[in-house]
Amino acid sequence: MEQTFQSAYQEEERRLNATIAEIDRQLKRLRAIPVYTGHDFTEQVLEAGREEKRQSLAKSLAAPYFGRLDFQETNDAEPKPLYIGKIGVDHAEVGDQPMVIDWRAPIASVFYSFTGGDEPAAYEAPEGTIEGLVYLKRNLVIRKQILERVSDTYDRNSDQPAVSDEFLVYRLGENKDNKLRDIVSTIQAEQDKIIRAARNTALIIQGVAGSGKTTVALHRLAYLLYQYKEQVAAEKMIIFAPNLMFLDYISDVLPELGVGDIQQSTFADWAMRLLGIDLPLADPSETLSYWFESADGMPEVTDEVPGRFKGSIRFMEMIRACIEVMEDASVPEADFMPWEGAVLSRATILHWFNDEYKPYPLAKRKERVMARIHRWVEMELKKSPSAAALKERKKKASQREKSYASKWPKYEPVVLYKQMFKALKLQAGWPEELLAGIPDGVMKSTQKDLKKDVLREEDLPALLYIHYLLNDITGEQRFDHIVIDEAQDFSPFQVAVLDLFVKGHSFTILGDLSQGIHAYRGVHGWDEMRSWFKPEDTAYFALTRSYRSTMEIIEFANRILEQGVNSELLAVPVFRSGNPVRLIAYGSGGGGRLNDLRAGLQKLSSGEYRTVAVLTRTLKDAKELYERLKPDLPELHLIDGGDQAYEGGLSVLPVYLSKGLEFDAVILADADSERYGASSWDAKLLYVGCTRALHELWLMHGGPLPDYLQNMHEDIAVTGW
Ligand SMILES: Nc1ncnc2c1ncn2[C@@H]1O[C@H](COP(=O)(O)OP(=O)(O)OP(=O)(O)O)[C@@H](O)[C@H]1O
Repeated sequence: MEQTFQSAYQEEERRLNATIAEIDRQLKRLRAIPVYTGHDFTEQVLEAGREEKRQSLAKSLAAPYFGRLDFQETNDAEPKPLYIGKIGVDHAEVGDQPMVIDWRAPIASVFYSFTGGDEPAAYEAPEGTIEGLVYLKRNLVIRKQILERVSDTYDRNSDQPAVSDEFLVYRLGENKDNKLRDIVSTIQAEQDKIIRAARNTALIIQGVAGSGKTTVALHRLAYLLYQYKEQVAAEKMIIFAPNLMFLDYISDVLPELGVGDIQQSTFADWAMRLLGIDLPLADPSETLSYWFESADGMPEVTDEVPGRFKGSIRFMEMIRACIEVMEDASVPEADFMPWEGAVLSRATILHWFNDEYKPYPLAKRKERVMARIHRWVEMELKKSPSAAALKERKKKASQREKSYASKWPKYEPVVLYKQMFKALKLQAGWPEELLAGIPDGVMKSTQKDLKKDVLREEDLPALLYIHYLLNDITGEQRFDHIVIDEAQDFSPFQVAVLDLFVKGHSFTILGDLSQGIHAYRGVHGWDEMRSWFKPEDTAYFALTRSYRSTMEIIEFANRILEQGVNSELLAVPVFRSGNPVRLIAYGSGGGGRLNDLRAGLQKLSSGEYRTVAVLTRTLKDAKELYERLKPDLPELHLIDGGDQAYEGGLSVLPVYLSKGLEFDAVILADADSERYGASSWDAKLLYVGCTRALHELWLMHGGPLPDYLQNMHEDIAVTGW
């Protein structure tokens, strides 16, 4: 029979109190054991285990679990209630089933994957597939040991047993602060599949805006660390994200999930560290303003523009071919003669280089051969007839060794790269004909940069690849897993290079083609990346449900995709309704542009919303608005792409810097057809901007709106304040 809410609450409160009392007992017992500080290794290991347990119990104490699943395995007589928490807690009695099951444990997957129906649910345990019936799926909100909410998402004994979104909608309705949060209590089945996918696979995930890509990737890392404890280590996992502010924005999720030490970096910072290059990269704002701010709209993007060409597998193959030819031409043409009469034949040197030191990477092989030559010289010197001859020969040999070494190619990535673009004189053996495939424009602009020692982010995959070909990398240097967020802005070459730095193609690659506003360097379709991997090493998932925004905002954004981008990757909203989107012409509030924007910001931030942003078309616009609004809105922040943390509150920033972030309310400033033209790229920018809003979206404009924003149904959008 269906339980009344009252009795369910009381039952859960009793169970919570008993759990807290038991955790408290275990914690007290552990704290009573004196901390071991001696040198005995076994004792040290035991102490480390106890300390880990103390910390996890202390963490569990405030909110031991968030969910309950009543599950009856096929051969059991009745369902067992299982409580699921962020951290598992064992019973004091060995052999009993855990008091709290870790959300990452196999059986907990049923809590997430069960989507209703009479069919048995199943999960994969080490002993095989286990089937059973779900009787109850219950969400519990516990804060500081107080049970605040009991919400049944599924109850087989109710009149209408169907999985409901009520608890999810409640969670999504909450206002956000300046950090992304974990979603362990409401992970959806489609997300759970990705989180629990096998480790040695390059997962490529196309997810609409707000579908939880970033969040899912972070939960996947926590899952991999739990499931493959023996094979993966946190410090050997890395997340690549677009900028430092974004990394700060996501920085709370992993600690909340009890995971620390995972590396987080932008691709450029990581690459520069690895290459040991100290020069600053060219300021990306120059590239950005070329593409985003040119007066006639975005220049045409072809495969021959520098970002696309230098990110292509075509370029990667060209580099490999060059290095292979260089390898064959490494050993200088002539015999080595340290002094007249002493000859080390080229054939011997070739034998050392091509056979004896073959297993070493190229740069190392050159080093080994030169060291061997030096040893040969020392042996020869011993045969000198007199002290004077010895002195004379030593001097000559030293000079000739130097001169001989200089005839070898220089195995340094930046030198070889400069030679590729003819910014340095080509050395002997350079396969110049292979360079004919570099488009003229790319050759000219890169040569100009390199002559001035200017490197750009788009040069980094090539430099890393050359570094790899010259030096190889050891297993130790390889990552256990790589996450690439906002992967639509990555190039195939970047992914291919990263594949050399990770074990077993273990990737989580997430992005949204509809948000591909950096099309001049990013991929235009996922096949460009997928085709790098063998079919059996890769898997593709699509996330279509969007959790961030209200239905009105999503339907509005979908309209932009359909009519402005011509995309079919539409988002499916969760049934969460809010205010219609507002289309507000400047002046209709009684003031001009500035007054209306100021009034809008004040209005939106005066209620419950904690994060409100004004998004502009360009950085210049954002700076201008910031200067003019700041006197009346001292709490306003300007986000300009520098190394700042995201503070929450009121912000003004260009759309392209808002990617990945979200705000309770968004005002899109100057949303008129003059600022956002008819091109699909302009529409993508608007799509990104609109999908940053959780609860409220206003578009303010001076002139007419772009066509794809007009004639919205009034359930979705209304005009005026
Ligand atoms: N299962 C879920 N339960 C509750 N909230 C969720 C769930 N999935 C996603 N969210 C919320 O939806 C919002 C969007 O998530 P996230 O930023 O990870 O999406 P995204 O796909 O990376 O978005 P975008 O591509 O637009 O940057 C976040 O506030 C996140 O907490």
